[in-house]
Amino acid sequence: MKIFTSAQIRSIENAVIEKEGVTSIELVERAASAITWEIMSRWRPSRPMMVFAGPGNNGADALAVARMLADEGYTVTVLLFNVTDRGLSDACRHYRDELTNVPGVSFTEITNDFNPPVITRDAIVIDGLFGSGLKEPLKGGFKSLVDYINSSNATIVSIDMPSGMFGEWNEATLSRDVVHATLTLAIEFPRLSFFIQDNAEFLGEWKVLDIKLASNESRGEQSPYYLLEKKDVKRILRQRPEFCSKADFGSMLLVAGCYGMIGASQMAALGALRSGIGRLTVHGPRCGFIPMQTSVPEAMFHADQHDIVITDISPKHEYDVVALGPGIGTHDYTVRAVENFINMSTNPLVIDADGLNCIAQRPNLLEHVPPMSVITPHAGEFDRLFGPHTSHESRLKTAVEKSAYYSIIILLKGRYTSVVRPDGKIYFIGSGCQALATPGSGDVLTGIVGSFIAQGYTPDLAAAIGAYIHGMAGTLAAENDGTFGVLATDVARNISKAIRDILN
Ligand SMILES: NC(=O)C1=CN([C@@H]2O[C@H](COP(=O)(O)OP(=O)(O)OC[C@H]3O[C@@H](n4cnc5c(N)ncnc54)[C@H](OP(=O)(O)O)[C@@H]3O)[C@@H](O)[C@H]2O)[C@@H](O)CC1
Ligand SMILES: Nc1ncnc2c1ncn2[C@@H]1O[C@H](COP(=O)(O)OP(=O)(O)O)[C@@H](O)[C@H]1O
Ligand SMILES: [K+]
Repeated sequence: MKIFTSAQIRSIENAVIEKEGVTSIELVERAASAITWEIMSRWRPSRPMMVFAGPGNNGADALAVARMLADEGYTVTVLLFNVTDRGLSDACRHYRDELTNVPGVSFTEITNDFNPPVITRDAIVIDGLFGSGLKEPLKGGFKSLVDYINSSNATIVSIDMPSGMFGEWNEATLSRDVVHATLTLAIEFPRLSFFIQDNAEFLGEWKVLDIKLASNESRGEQSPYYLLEKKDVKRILRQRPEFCSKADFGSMLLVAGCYGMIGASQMAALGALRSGIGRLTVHGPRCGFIPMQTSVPEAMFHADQHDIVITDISPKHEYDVVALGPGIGTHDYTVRAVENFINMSTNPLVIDADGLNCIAQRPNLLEHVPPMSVITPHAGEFDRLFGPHTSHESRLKTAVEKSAYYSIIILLKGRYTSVVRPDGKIYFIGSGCQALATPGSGDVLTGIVGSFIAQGYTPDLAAAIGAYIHGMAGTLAAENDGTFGVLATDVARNISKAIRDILN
């Protein structure tokens, strides 16, 4: 699913109005009925509804919802804030006029002074102050109003977006003068800002409501941001032909492990094998030989000359891909081995974990990472490579810049993993869940991404579908075991099931 900017959504909306002859009142009506249904499916008419409406079409949505809820027997208090110079939008005025004598609605239009009403704990606050038309961070009376709403203990439902939040970048809103919703009901499209962790506290749970706007107009519109869905992964994954052999599914060298972290080699190896690699060789220190050969007998093991750390990475054969880093530590010998290996590499690599920490000790080394390599940092590893960041948003912006500069793919891990391509395209992956926050989970991902590159997928797609399948495997593991205590090996065990589900 493409993720559009607020400006693009506005132009899609205008195109629908102009070309398809739909009026803006009809669009508000569609949005409001979808929102009303969602509210009715969650809360009974015994819950008091308190509607805060702004002067634009976000306010119009809120007023239309107020009328619909009143028609369904809810008690509704409406406060319309008509305090800006421009006055009300046409749709907002239309719904205001309609509301003035609807039974069950207590309506107040504020044009000047405002005495805040008591918001009881059982109230459902409907936040329709501002949506995609917000021009600058809230200040003055609206800032106080938002603080007031946030300080109540009520349930807050934001229409389209929490008021005060922007659809894209929110660096300017770090002052937190934004409605903190319990539930955000986005109209037709999710926004870029929904996928950035800094905004999670504003959004609460979020859901996209379909109002059938994703018409021809949106299909033709280009966007650099994309939410990867199951159907996309299905389209990308190739079915295996009946007449096939392991030679068709590529070979991978996994450089992983050191004394005390051989488990990382095991997790990454399982990730690669469970996602269908044809042949896997693990290179690690000699101490890894027995545990690897016993716990993952499907993988070959190539021992370093050193007992406890990796000192030399010189592949003895051709491999379709080399994945480097899980559990290798940052011993001087290993840093030197990583440096020498990267300097002589020409094909795309997958670099994770301590592989990245080794690079962080030799910053110029990034210049020599082969183009289209995939690096898979979590926030901490990312900051070690590229310097400290104070927000997830700024980290994502740096990822876009560094991906272009070094011509590499940056898979930035998190609740929504972002796969950033050098051309600025970002795939967001949301298939995972809390169960994945477990040691070794990232190692499994490294194995999966390497395995898909070896199987012939381009590194950007291997990273994107790899992250999707990894997330889904974690979610499947959580279906059995809950979100506490899923092991990375459980995630690995569910990879083949995830792939089967996707292909079916
Ligand atoms: N997408 C769709 O298809 C559909 C979208 N729909 C809905 O429309 C919403 C977008 O509506 P919108 O464009 O009218 O903008 P909205 O958010 O109501 O705000 C504009 C008003 O706020 C004011 N204002 C701005 N910043 C301000 C500030 N800092 N402080 C104070 N005031 C400020 C601004 O005043 P101005 O600056 O122009 O003078 C103007 O009066 C969208 O979120 C969704 O809910 C559905 O109805 C139908 C289908
Ligand atoms: N709350 C969460 N929701 C979804 N995915 C998560 C969550 N927490 C962690 N993950 C995923 O789990 C993996 C953790 O990787 P990483 O931090 O490298 O773990 P480790 O270093 O232990 O292997 C990443 O793919 C990340 O996206
Ligand atoms: K809102």
